[in-house]
Amino acid sequence: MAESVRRVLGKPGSVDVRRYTKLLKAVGERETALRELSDAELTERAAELGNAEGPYDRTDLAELCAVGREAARRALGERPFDVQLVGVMALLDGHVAEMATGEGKTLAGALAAAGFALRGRRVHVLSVNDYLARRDAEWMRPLYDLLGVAVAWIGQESTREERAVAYTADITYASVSELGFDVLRDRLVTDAGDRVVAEPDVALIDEADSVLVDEARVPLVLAGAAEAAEADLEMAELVRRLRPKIHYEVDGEGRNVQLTESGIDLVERELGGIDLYSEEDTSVLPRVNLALHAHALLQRDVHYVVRDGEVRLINESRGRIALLQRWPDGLQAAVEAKEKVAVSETGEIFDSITVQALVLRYPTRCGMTGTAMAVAEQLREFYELEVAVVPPNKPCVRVDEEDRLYATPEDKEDALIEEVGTVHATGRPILIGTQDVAESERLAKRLADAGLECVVLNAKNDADEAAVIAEAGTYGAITVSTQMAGRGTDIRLGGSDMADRERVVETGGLYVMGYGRYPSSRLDDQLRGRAGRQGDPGSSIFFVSVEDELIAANAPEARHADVTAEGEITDSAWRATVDHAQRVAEGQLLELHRNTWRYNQLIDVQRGVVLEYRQFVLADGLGDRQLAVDCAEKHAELVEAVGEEEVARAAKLITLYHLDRGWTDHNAFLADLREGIHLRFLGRRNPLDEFNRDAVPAFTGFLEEARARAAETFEALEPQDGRLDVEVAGVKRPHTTWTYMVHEHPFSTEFESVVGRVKNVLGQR
Ligand SMILES: Nc1ncnc2c1ncn2[C@@H]1O[C@H](COP(=O)(O)OP(=O)(O)OP(=O)(O)O)[C@@H](O)[C@H]1O
Repeated sequence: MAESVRRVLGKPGSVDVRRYTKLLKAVGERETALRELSDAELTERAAELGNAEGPYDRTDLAELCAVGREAARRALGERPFDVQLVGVMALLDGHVAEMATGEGKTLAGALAAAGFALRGRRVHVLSVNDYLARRDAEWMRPLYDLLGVAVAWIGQESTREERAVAYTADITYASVSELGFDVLRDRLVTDAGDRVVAEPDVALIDEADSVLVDEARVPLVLAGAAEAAEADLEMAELVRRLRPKIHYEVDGEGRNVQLTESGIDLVERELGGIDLYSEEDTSVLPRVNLALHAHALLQRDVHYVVRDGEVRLINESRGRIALLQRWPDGLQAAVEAKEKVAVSETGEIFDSITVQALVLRYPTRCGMTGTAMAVAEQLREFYELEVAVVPPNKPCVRVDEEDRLYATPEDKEDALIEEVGTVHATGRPILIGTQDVAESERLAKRLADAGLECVVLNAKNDADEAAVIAEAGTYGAITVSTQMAGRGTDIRLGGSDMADRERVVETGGLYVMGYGRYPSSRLDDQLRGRAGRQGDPGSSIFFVSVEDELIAANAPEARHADVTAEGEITDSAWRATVDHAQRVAEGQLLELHRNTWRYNQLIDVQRGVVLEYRQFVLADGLGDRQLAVDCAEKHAELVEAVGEEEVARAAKLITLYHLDRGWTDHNAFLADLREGIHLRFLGRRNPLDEFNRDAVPAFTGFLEEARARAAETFEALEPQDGRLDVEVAGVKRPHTTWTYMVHEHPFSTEFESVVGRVKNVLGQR
């Protein structure tokens, strides 16, 4: 081990792990003595670590690792490797531990979580999905029991009561989205005791790069029901008649769509000769845009599926259906109209939080992932996190072959299928990673036509996917999957029981094939990492076409390369072009991340002001005190009639109502503002400055306004049977709420769509 540790020391940009490896000897020396202890004595030793406060000194750290190792050996039958303990120490120091796939991050994370918990810290272990949250919590439970710390998990189906209990545990496992939704719902309570999530303390983030970088910009949204949306069937019908490239153009990345001149003509004609851009009637253009977006950019089976008469979103990056998630109203209704299904309830957005803001609430953050170094700078810039590179337990012997590059997608696919046929004939298991669900299905069909039976992972639930991917290392298996499907699940050679391991090892181990490069090399590496775990043999290769979206959009010159009769591009210079295209895409994503974050920072400051005030109303009776001043006479009169307690209750509800109402409206205003910024962007001014210029004054007087409205409502209260009915006075809480995640909503507040539409406007002049 020492040798492998030495190999990575000093990797630029990473934390020096020598201070951890130096402790391993001391950890090892305690092992024999700890083996002599009874279980109860071991638990006692763990508890003693809680006698001190704050970070562990070196002696206690060695003790923690030794006790943790012994507990894991007894409770799970797995004795943590030295490198896992290095990971534990890095996590306890608040770093992101980079540990390759299959190195046992789950166990390392659990020991670190226990380490924090033993010192009285409350830990949230954040997973990428519910299935993993539950699996990992249950898997590690015997270990936590032996160490004397309480563990719990929550999932989409957990009730409010179950959540409240789960969050009181020392360590709570939850998916990032469920945690975010709970935080949002907590912001709306009218009783301090109804909140479920405890104060944020330690966040230990699994798949840290996915969560902190890929998903960072994703807003988690809490909305509430108002009335049913109108189905715009007229527009859905109209845009159905438009032809791509003639009536509308979609930009290279599929993020924006715009009508062409002839599209505008046709729409205007069909709507009885109106002027779409007339200043008098501005309501038609947004309707056309919404319908066109639903029609041209959102594809069935790629972005959503229609199941049981409902439109259900597919979480693109994970390739699975997201329950309870929907697009913001107009768009959801437009897709429902397109698919001719019943229109679901509409509502308004109460509040939202980005994954980044959610994580930044935690004073202590740490995480683990197989691919952190590639985003080390972003982790530092956005989260003040450093990466600690933990070497593998056994050196990785996987062979990463050079990309095979083709002129057209057809050539690429033919070559891939031929390669699958050849390799499959040797019995070697193959895993093919695709870009999305539709591509998986299409490829699977082509394979089947070629007599190659395969299993496809397609937007089923996470548990099913895990079961399927676990068998991907079986002799002769061909598995087709999106990049993320079944993540977190071990692919063991010879099947999940490893019965056939030797035979599969002889074939060369798992063969991972990428069907096109992903928008970041990190995602490529994650796919490659499916093979070659824990020193297993394996290899990886990507089949790329220069017409793949990534290359065509970012390095269009590659189209001019010379090709062989099979359509292959063998000149290695073009491979560099593929890398270049990927780097351009990575750069664009980073810029997007920065921009969204800049917008969100101001909104977060304003939100913080409202939430702080809300807390005073909720817990300290601020609303009642203010109303006693603002409406002195009425207040005295009501106290006389129904008593102080009842007046305080009503005052609190009224004040909270107007605060929440005001925030909902302000949110809507900010969203509109961001959408409208593009017009001013034409004047070549910085859109962010423009946004701030309006967003700041719009918030001025927010609290005073809420206070004045509360006074108005309060004045209207009438006692009835010794009670004050605030509903009669107009205080209506939402009767139902729902949550969703926003992925690249076109008319949203996303900067790219703002820029995209600036281009649209310019193009029409
Ligand atoms: N110290 C150990 N001794 C033996 N087996 C171990 C040890 N640590 C982990 N394992 C096993 O290694 C396998 C991989 O563990 P785990 O799933 O935690 O890896 P991972 O690093 O999280 O991988 P992924 O990147 O896929 O999430 C599991 O089957 C686990 O039981």
